[in-house]
Order: sequence, then C-alpha cells, then structure tokens
Amino acid sequence: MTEHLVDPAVPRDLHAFIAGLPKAELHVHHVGSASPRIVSELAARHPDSKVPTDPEALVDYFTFTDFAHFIEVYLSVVDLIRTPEDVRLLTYEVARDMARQQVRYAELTITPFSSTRRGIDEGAFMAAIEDARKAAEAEFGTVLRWCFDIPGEAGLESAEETTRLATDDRLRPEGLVSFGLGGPEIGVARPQFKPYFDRAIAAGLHSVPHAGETTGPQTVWDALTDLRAERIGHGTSSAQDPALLAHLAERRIPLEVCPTSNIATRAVRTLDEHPIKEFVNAGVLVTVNSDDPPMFGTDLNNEYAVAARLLGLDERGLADLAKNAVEASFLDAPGKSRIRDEIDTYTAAWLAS
Ligand SMILES: O=C(O)c1cccc(C(=O)CC[C@H]2O[C@@H](n3cnc4c(=O)[nH]cnc43)[C@H](O)[C@@H]2O)c1
Ligand SMILES: [Zn+2]
Repeated sequence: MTEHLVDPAVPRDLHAFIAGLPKAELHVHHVGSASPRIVSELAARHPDSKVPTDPEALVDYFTFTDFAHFIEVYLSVVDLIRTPEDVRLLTYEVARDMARQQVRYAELTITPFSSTRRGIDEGAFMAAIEDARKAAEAEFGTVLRWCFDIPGEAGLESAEETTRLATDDRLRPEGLVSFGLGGPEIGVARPQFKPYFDRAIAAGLHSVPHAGETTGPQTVWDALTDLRAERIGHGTSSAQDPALLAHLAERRIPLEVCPTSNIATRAVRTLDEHPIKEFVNAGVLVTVNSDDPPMFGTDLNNEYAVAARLLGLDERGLADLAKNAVEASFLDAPGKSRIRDEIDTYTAAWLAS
C-alpha cells in the first residue's frame, strides 16, 4: 500500500480489505493514468519534453489551480506520446498498475484524436492499444475495454474525427464499447455533440459523456436528453436538482463518481462537502472511480477508502460498492457474474478469518 494514501480516519484493516478486493473501474483516463514510472520512461524517450521526470517535481507539476490548468498540464503529458510504441507502453503499463490493485475489469477512456492529430497513424494506434489489451489480459488477468471520447474543447473537428475512428469498421478496435465526451464543460455545450453521439450509438456504442463535473445540473439533463447518456461521468452537480436525482435513481442511470478528482480540479472544495452521500441517499447507483489517478495523487484503492469514510461503509458496504461498478459496466452477463462471485468469495473469506 502506498503510505501517503493511507487515510488515518479509515481503519488499517479496512485499507487491507480494499487492497485485496476484486474491483471494476469505469471512469479512468488513458493518459491521465500515466504514473511517475511511466512518465519517466516516456520522457526518457523524448528528452525535449517539459514534463519533469523526478517524482517529487511531478507532485508539484500535478498541483492544479483550476480545471483549465489541469487540462494544460494534461496536454503536456499527451505530448509525450508520439509513437505507436509509446501508446502500447502506456496502455500495457497502466494495466499492470491496475492489476496491482486487483482491478479485474476497466473501461479506459482514450482520446484517439489527440494521437492522430499529432501524427500517429490511426491503424498503428488501434493495433497498439489492442496488442496491449490482449497482453494485459493474458499476463495480468485484467480485462480492458475502451471508451473513445471527444475532447469537447477541441471543437467539432475533433468530434467528427473521434466518431469516424469509433465507427469505421476497418478501424474500430474489438475492445471498444463506449463513446464519451471530456474536457472542460464551461463554454462547451453538450447538445452540439448530438449528431456524433447518434452515429456512435447507431454503431452499437454505449453513451457515457462527462457532465455536471464543472457546470450545473442542466448539463446532466442535456447529456441524458441529447446524448442519451447511459452513465454520467461525475454528475456532481446533480445534487443541486432533486428531480434529476429522482430521475437518475428511477432509471438506474449510474454516476461515475471521482471524489479526489473533484478536489484536485477544485470542482468541489473539500471531501467532506462532496455530495456522494446525497447520491446514495437519493437511491442513485453510485460507482467510485479514480479518473486521472497519478495526476490527482490517488488510486482506485484510495477512492474506495474515501468512499468508506464518506459513506460509513464496512467490508460488506465496500463489497456492494464494488458490485455497483460491475452492474454498471458494459461487461457481458457471464463476465459480470464471474467478478461478482469473486467479490463475494473474497469478502466471505475475509469476514471468516
Ligand atoms: O489533443 C488535443 O490537441 C486537444 C486540444 C484541445 C483540447 C483537448 C482536450 O480538452 C483534452 C481533454 C481531454 O481531457 C481528458 N480528461 C481527463 N480527465 C478529465 C476529467 O477529469 N474531466 C474531463 N476530461 C478529462 C479527456 O479525455 C478529454 O478528452 C485536447
Ligand atoms: Zn474523467
């Protein structure tokens, strides 16, 4: 366990339980998962980069004044990924870090536009992520699936390119299950992306846009109505609208909650002010996720510890939280059953010991 991530308000044995708990993660970004180890390796390949390689300097570099600053730093890490081999390394090593946390299944959000516009060949990009996915499953036992997201701030050109890459049968990777929308929300209205989501949904992809992370509940309504969202990335501001919470609960539309991310980007002031408990009390299906873990100084295990504290969860409560992510995932029924059974077996053995 990483010592700086041990929350003193959470008993040590609950941290240990979380560390071994089989988990699924539904909201985690590809480039945003590059650990200091991975960043160092990429920076060594591309020494002209301004991204620091020293882990201590990286902590400062990954301290954000607001969401816009976060995106600026994020893009400097994107600039480290220049070749298909960089893409493969990043993807494979991210899976290794997930496996260490007992992540059995992850839907990883990838922004292919950022790579293709920087000159990486689109076919080689798809081959690199697929090669890493297959190797990770065989070697680490972690099943990866992809969400391709539009970087909204990059405009409709990026929406067109992302939709093309996600729906062209000659390119579309086998692991692709969903279609997203990320980046800043302020000034980037959701409805303009409706035609692109319509095409992606028609091609069989699930709709999972970010909404309500840095803007109000209307953005979540827009994501539901115009983008036909099946899950909401963050959805934090839903707490301001009781009718929206009731709608999410009634339709079983899960929220992908990322508590530490919301503090790091200053979308929420403190963890104690985070509305996760309001979501649970309203009957919303809550999943807990790490978003851009090294950039936000967290990992998935820490997010479960945060949830344990904010929601007052014991081992059974944490197992139910892990099962929420399985239920909300786009895994097939046998895949869901397998992870649920593993969670139950692990929890029963832990409680019996
Ligand atoms: O690649 C480019 O050239 C480019 C140009 C303009 C804007 C962008 C982006 O906005 C990239 C943003 C990208 O950010 C990702 N992301 C990562 N973490 C979060 C998050 O916590 N909330 C929202 N978005 C996030 C996401 O994958 C975006 O697509 C790129
Ligand atoms: Zn995100």
